[in-house]
Amino acid sequence: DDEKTPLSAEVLWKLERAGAPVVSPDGTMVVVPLTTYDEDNESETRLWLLANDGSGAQRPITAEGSAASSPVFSPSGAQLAFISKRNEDEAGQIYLLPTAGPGEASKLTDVPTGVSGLRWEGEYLYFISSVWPEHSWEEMADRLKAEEEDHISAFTWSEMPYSFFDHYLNEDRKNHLFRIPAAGGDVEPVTEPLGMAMMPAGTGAGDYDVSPDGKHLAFVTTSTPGAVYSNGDVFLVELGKKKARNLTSDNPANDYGPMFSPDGKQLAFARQRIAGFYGDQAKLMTYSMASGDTQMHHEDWDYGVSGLVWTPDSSGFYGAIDDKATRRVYSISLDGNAPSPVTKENDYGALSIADNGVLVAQRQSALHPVRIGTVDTQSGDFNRLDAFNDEVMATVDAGTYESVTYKGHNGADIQMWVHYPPGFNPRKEYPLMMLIHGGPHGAISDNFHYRWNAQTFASWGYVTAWPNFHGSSGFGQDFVDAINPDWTTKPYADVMAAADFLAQKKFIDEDRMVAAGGSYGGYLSSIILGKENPFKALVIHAAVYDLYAQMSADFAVNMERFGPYWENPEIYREQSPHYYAKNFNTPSLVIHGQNDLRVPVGQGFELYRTLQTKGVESRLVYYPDENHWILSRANSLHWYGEVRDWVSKFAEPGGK
Ligand SMILES: CSCC[C@H](NC(C)=O)C(=O)N[C@@H](C)C(=O)N[C@@H](CO)C(=O)O
Repeated sequence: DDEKTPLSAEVLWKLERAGAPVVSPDGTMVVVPLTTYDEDNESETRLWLLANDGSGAQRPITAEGSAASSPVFSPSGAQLAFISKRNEDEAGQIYLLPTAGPGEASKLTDVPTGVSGLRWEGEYLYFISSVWPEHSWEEMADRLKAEEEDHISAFTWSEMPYSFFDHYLNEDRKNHLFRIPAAGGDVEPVTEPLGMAMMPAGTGAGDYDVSPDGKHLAFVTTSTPGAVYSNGDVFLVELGKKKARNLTSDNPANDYGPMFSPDGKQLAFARQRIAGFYGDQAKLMTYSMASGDTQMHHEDWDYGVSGLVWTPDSSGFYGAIDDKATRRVYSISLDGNAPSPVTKENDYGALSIADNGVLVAQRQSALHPVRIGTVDTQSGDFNRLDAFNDEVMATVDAGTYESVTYKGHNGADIQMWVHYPPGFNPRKEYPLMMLIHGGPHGAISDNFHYRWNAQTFASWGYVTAWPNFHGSSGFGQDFVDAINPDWTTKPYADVMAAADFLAQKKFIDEDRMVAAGGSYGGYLSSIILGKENPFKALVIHAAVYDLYAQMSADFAVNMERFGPYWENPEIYREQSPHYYAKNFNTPSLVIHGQNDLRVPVGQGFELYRTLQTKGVESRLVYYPDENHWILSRANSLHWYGEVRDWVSKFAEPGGK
């Protein structure tokens, strides 16, 4: 279509990104945070109200220029609470807004350390704040000011953890739960009197729940505070009492996501069973509040539970389940019947359910960003409520894509997404851009990726391929765990087989094949660099290059499960890309961000220096202000530009 332009990095940054929707208790209103980006590298999130009454009405309900997040409805639906930092606020505070019509938001809290993890339970708003225990709010405000003025930037630690993904943690501060009456009043500490903090990092509203009668609190925290390896457990306490009980002390791996049933009789949570293995498929558990019995459900169902919401009658759940390269809504009952899929194609997530059973979700595909709508739980039909991005997407010729299956390592079936450029002509030969996903225990699903947008790469004039190699999630527990502790053999074989499979297609030019991957995908790209490969060039982003060094980094690869290098050095030696440097000869673009604490930046520099030492054509792109992911608009546009220039240099784009 002449009038349309292909998907591009510039278009990606024009799109508005819809967050997790929240449906009102009566199912008639949906509130969704919507983030927009401008050309000055600034972003803004406002809350939008979508009507679920067939009218298609939608409007922003928070002010322009004031970021807003974490919306929660009051139990009656008459009010909405959210977190915002506006006017004189030094940190995010709770604001309240009537839902009946236009009105001014009023501020509820003045917590110097800020609020997060908001929930509205009965008369109270509960929130998390990272505080200095046993200090008054005034003392904390003074301390924050003193820290700002003393010009000392040092952190000190005597225990773990010291960092979380892209920032360092202040060991003196702890995450605690508080509550405040929604009608106004004093903030009350909830977890401090228990002498227990919540998880030291990454904790949020999904890590606690209050029973419908307001009497009990269930929350997740580590049962090994200060330790290198944490074991998240679910604790239960009667509010007002001083001692919480660990409900999951018998399990050495993580238990998380506590959720009381609407009738208050059961507490559900998710359980992994293998300590130190984040890819372990989580099982659904319930704890009976009456008998104290804990039960595992659907033990033989070869899927992990995620994104659960209770049905209003407390008989079961809907969940957003990783299912063979799509994320589908499933109905999961507690009556012994097997879970059943509700939706068909595309990815669903961020489920929210009303008291009358109206189910709201995000839906996205590889060709369109997140949309918000209701899911018919009988037919699986999606009724869209928003019109976000329609104008922009109407100008885009998005190309096509399909799911294919090929034979990988040892003849196993491997699923792969293949994208074709707009105007693809199968009688021409195209270059191939092989994409290698991270994790490794994740999957490339039917969703709209902003950082690695396969259709954007395709639109440059490449056929792109995303194989879900051994280790990917959603294909069963055995498949996910098939690459442990040997991270190399099967995924390498699967990627080579994918290249081979596509090279045999008439529309692929096998002399124009490149590969690119980030994180674990960067690790596997570095492995490919040291082995025989058909690629003319590689893009190696946030790569693990020296597995020994990575073993002691933030994501201490396999250490907890398979033992450290001083006990089992052979596991790591065989699989470290740096041991194969002798063979490096494929031109490589190395990319790394300074604030990447998941795969520390030294790994990228070491790889680049080695390539230069060996005289292999290479280029290093270093972002001093980015983390494991390139998140700002300007840097992301730069990233796409660098990647495009590099792959174009070695594999000319377009059909010939
Ligand atoms: C091998 S060290 C850590 C790798 C990291 N794994 C985890 C559990 O954090 C990883 O691969 N993360 C991916 C989710 C990731 O960052 N993927 C890249 C590329 O697919 C991304 O940009 O999302």
